[in-house]
Amino acid sequence: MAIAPLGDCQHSCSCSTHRRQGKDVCSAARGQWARRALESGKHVLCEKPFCTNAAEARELQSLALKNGLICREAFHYREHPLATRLREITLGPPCRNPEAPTVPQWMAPPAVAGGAGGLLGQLESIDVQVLIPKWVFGDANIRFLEELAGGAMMDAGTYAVSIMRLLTGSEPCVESASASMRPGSKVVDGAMRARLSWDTGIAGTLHASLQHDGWLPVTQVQVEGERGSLMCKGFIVPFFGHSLRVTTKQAPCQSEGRSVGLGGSNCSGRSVCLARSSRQAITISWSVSRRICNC
Ligand SMILES: NC(=O)C1=CN([C@@H]2O[C@H](COP(=O)(O)OP(=O)(O)OC[C@H]3O[C@@H](n4cnc5c(N)ncnc54)[C@H](OP(=O)(O)O)[C@@H]3O)[C@@H](O)[C@H]2O)C=CC1
Ligand SMILES: O=C1OC[C@@H](O)[C@H](O)[C@H]1O
Repeated sequence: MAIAPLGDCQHSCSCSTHRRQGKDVCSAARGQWARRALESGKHVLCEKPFCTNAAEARELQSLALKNGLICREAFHYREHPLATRLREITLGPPCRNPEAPTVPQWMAPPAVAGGAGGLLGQLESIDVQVLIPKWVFGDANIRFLEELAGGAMMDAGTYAVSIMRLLTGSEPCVESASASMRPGSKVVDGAMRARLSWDTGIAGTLHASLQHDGWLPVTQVQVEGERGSLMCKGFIVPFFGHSLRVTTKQAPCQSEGRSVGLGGSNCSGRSVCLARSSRQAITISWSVSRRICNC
């Protein structure tokens, strides 16, 4: 089954030879094109964030569920072996479904529920930073446009929330959030800090920024558990290099590193993932809230 080429959304929505639709348009337009594709009976694999707010996310995932389709928000880092390893460390091995043996690990629920089945034991905290230096996008960029639902939380912040969902396997609540606004704007955030909590007792912090003062991006996640901790740097683009340090009471300071050029990620990985899951109808059966949580 073919995936429609990028570019002509109108054509790919109406085209009868493509059952899925691939596209990248600005964030604010994604929801409307995803809706049209789903109404045309197409699976959707969409750049993150796949829509602009919670109500739209619920509406699109309800439509996808009703039509027996997948509407997947594409986070390429999840298809990299590093993400698989991180989730295994925090949640333990996944439940294997003998009828779908090749399902990507992050789609399968952990064998031990409640976040206590991994090397770290019961999870206690997760802290994520996704900081993009301000020289990268300058002052004028599509990411800062209010009419396109711009802001740091909608860009860098989506990775932070995504990896929190991935490594805890569940949805957090926002305890507090504080934005630093773009100059001259009352609604577009240049940076966001938030405190989160999970009903399993995990506490989290998030810091997302598009106006980081450093020269290099910071994309790191730190997880503490009752039996140890992990620190991973470079989780968004691990194929450019990353580091992973796991410390447990049994084995202090295990370092696992990866260098440049591992591959196995980005768009091809995302498409393969959609193809597999679509064939096996795994995520088609997910509830609306699980589809939104995406883990
Ligand atoms: N997953 C990943 O690794 C990455 C994801 N992204 C995502 O892709 C998005 C686009 O990023 P990037 O490629 O740098 O952006 P671009 O500046 O290249 O713009 C992308 C699209 O937005 C359209 N656009 C630009 N300005 C407007 C406007 N004022 N109103 C409506 N549409 C507009 C452009 O249309 P036209 O061609 O007609 O000008 C183009 O189709 C990001 O916001 C991010 O969400 C980006 C980089 C990496
Ligand atoms: O998706 C993205 O990934 C890399 C970031 O630098 C960028 O802001 C974002 O759009």
